[in-house]
Amino acid sequence: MLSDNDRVKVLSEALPYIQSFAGKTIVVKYGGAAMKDESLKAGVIRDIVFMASVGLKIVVVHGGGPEINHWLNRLGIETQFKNGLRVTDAATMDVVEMVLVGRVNKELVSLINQAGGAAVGICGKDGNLVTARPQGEAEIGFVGEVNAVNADVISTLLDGGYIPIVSSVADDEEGQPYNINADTAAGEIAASLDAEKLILLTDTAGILRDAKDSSTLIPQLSIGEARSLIEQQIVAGGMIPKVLCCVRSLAQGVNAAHIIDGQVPHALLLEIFTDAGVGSMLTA
Ligand SMILES: Nc1ncnc2c1ncn2[C@@H]1O[C@H](COP(=O)(O)OP(=O)(O)O)[C@@H](O)[C@H]1O
Ligand SMILES: CC(=O)N[C@@H](CCC(=O)OP(=O)(O)O)C(=O)O
Repeated sequence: MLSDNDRVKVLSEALPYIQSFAGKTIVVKYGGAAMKDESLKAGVIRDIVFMASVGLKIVVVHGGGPEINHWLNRLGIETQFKNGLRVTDAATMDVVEMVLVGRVNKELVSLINQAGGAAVGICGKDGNLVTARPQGEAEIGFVGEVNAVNADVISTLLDGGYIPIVSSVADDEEGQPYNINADTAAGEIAASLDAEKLILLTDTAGILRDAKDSSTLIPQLSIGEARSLIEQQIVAGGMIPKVLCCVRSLAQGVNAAHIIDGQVPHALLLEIFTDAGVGSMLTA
C-alpha cells in the first residue's frame, strides 16, 4: 500500500505523466533481490498491471539469479561468477534455462494474469527475438551477448494488448543456447523498441555518491556524468554494468533510463508518475 503522503503525491502529479506516456513503451527489468519477497513481488506486479491498464506499453525483462542459485545448489552444481557474470557450462546452462524460462517466467505470467493483466511469456528464442553470440572469454562458457534483436514479436504482442514477459536466454545462429545477463538483455531490447524508458529494478536506492549511504542518491544525471562517476570509481561493482547498460540504451535512442529500488513499495509508480521520483534517472 502507498502511504497517505505518497498516495496524494501520485494522484496529484500522475495525470499529466499518464497522458504523456500513453502508448509509449516502457521496458522494466525485474530481478535479483526485488524478486525474493512475495509481498514485494505482488506490489511490483500490481504496478505493472496498473501501468498497462492506463495505456502504457509495458515489457518486462526478468532475471532470477537467486532462484538459479537455489536450484543449482539443490542439484549439487557449483556456481561461480566472473565480473558479475555466471560462469555457465553445459549443465549450468540447462538449469539456467529450466529455471528462467520454465519457472520464473511462468510464475510472473501467472501472477500478472491473476492481477488482471494479460501476459505472454517468451524468451530470446521465441520469434527469433534475440540472437546471441558468445561473450568472448572461453572460461566463462555459454554466457552470451546480444547479437541482434528482432523486436517484431514484442511489438505484435503489445499491439494485441498483451504484456510480454521476456527471459534472457537466447540461441546463437547454430541453435546453441546462451545465458545473457538480464540487465544487458533489457537494455538492448529497450533500444530496439525505441522505448521511452528503461527501468532497472535493483536493491539499492539508485546511483549513490557513497554506496553505503542512501541519503547520497543522485536523482538525475547525464551520460557524461555517469561515465565520470565510473572513472572516479564512485560507481563500482555490480552498479557498473547497470550504468553502462543504461548509457548504451540512451546512446541508441531510449529517452530516459532509471535505476530504482524494487524493494520500495510502488517504486515504479512513484518513479514514473511523480516529479521527484524515488531513484536515479539518466538522460542523454
Ligand atoms: N555508486 C553506487 N551506487 C549504488 N550502488 C553501488 C554503487 N557502487 C557500487 N554499488 C553496488 O552495486 C550493487 C548493485 O548491483 P548488483 O548487486 O549486481 O544488483 P542486482 O543484484 O540487482 O543485479 C549495490 O548493491 C551496491 O553494493
Ligand atoms: C550471465 C549471467 O550472469 N546471467 C544471469 C541471468 C539472470 C540474471 O541476470 O538475473 P538477476 O537480474 O536476478 O541478477 C545469471 O545466470 O544469474
